[in-house]
Amino acid sequence: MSTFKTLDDLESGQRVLVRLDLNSPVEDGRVQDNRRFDRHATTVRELMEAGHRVVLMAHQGRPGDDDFVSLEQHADILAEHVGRDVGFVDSTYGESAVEAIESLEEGEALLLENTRMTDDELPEESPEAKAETEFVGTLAPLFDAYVNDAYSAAHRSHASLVGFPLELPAYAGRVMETEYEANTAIASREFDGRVTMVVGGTKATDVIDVMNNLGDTVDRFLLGGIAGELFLRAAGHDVGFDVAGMDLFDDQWEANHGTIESLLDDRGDQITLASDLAYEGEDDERAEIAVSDIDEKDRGYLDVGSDTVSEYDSVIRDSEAVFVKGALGLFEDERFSKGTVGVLEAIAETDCFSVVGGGDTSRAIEMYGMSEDDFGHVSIAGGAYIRALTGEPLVGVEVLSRD
Ligand SMILES: Nc1ncnc2c1ncn2[C@@H]1O[C@H](COP(=O)(O)OP(=O)(O)O)[C@@H](O)[C@H]1O
Ligand SMILES: O=C(OP(=O)(O)O)[C@H](O)COP(=O)(O)O
Repeated sequence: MSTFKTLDDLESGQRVLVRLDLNSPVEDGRVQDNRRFDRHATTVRELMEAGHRVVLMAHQGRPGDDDFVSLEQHADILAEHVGRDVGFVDSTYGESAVEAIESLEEGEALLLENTRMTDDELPEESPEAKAETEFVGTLAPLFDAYVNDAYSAAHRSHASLVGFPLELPAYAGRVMETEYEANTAIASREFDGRVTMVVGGTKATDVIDVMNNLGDTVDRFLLGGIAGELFLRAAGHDVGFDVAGMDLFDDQWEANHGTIESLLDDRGDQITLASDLAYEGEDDERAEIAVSDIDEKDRGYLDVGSDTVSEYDSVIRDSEAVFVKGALGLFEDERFSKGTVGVLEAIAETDCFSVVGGGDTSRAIEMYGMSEDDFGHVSIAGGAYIRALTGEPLVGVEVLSRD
C-alpha cells in the first residue's frame, strides 16, 4: 500500500491547489457530464466545507484534437455536482489567474484553464524537470498544499501531476485514495477460474503496451473498438479508417503494429478478435458484415457485430473474473452500442468478479439503464487502471508518496 498522506492529514484553513481529471467526451462542442464530475465533487465539496481556498486544475483533450477545449463548461457542470459555485478563469498561470487566486476567499473554489493549453504541461518529462517549469514556479508559491485527485491521469508525467508535489506538501484526494486502493487490491488478487479482459476504446496505445505484462494474469482477451481494429489489420484484414478529426488510426498503427504482431505470434491463442463488424448502412441503419467478407478498406466500422457479441457473451458467462478496458464501439450512438452493452449486461447478469474501467465506458452503464451495484468496481480510469493491474507503479502516485 502507498504511504501517501490524505485529506485527513491536511491542516485547516489552507490555500490548496488541487489536480482533478475532468477529461470528458465532447459532442458538438458540448462537454458531456460523466462520472468523473460527481466523483471529484466529493473531494471539492469536502475541501470547501473545511474552509480551504480551493484552486482546481484539470485538462481536456490533447492539442490538435476536436475535444481540446476550454474548461469553462466543466466549471458549471462541476458546480452542479458540488452544490456550490465554482469560479472559472481563462488562464492557467497568467496574470489573471494569479489575481483570481489571490482574491479567493475561504470556502471558495476556482477552476483554472485547461493545463494542456500551457507549453509547460506536456510533454512527459521527469518530475524534477517538471518542477522547474515556469508553470509550477509561478503557481506553487501561492499555495500551502497540493492535492492530487486525478488517479486516472496518474500514469502521465505532466507538470500539474508530478511537478507540484515536489514543491508543496502533497496529499491524495478522495478519488485518488479510493481508486488506488481498489485497483491495487485487484492487481494482487488471485482467481481459480478463467480471467477475461475485454479490450476496446480509442486509446489503443495505452492498452497494447501492457497486454504482454497482463498475459499471465489474464487467460483470454476479447478485442473490440479501435484497439480491436488494429489487431484485425495486423491479422491481414482491410479495416481501419481514421475516426474523423481524431487522427487515431494511422498514428496508432505506426506506433503499435510491431507489438501487435508479436502479441499475435506469442499469445495468439489467448486473443479473440471480432468475427463480424457493424457500420452505418445506406439507409442510416446499422448494417453488419463478416470480417472474412471484407475485401477492401472502403468504410469505417463502429461496433463489433452480433455474432461477436454472442461469442463474447459465452466467454464472459464462463469466467470467474472479467476486466473491461474501453468500449467495443461508438456506444453513445444507440445503433452502435450492441457490443459494449452486450458485454456489460453479460457481466451484470453473472456473479463473476468484475472491474469496468475507461473514462467513457463507465458512462455506458448509466446510459443504458444498468446499475453500478452489479459490478465489482467501476473505475473512472482507463489507462491508469490497466497499468495498475500489471503492478507497474504510476508516476503520479509515486511522487505523492515521496518524503
Ligand atoms: N469503432 C469505434 N469507432 C469510434 N469510436 C469508438 C469505436 N469503438 C469505441 N469507440 C469510442 O471509444 C470511446 C471509449 O473510450 P473509453 O472506453 O474511455 O476508452 P479509452 O480509455 O480508450 O478512452 C467511446 O467513447 C467510444 O465511442
Ligand atoms: O481520460 C484519461 O485517460 P483514459 O481515457 O485512459 O481514462 C485521462 O484523462 C488521461 O488523458 P490522456 O490519455 O489524454 O493523457
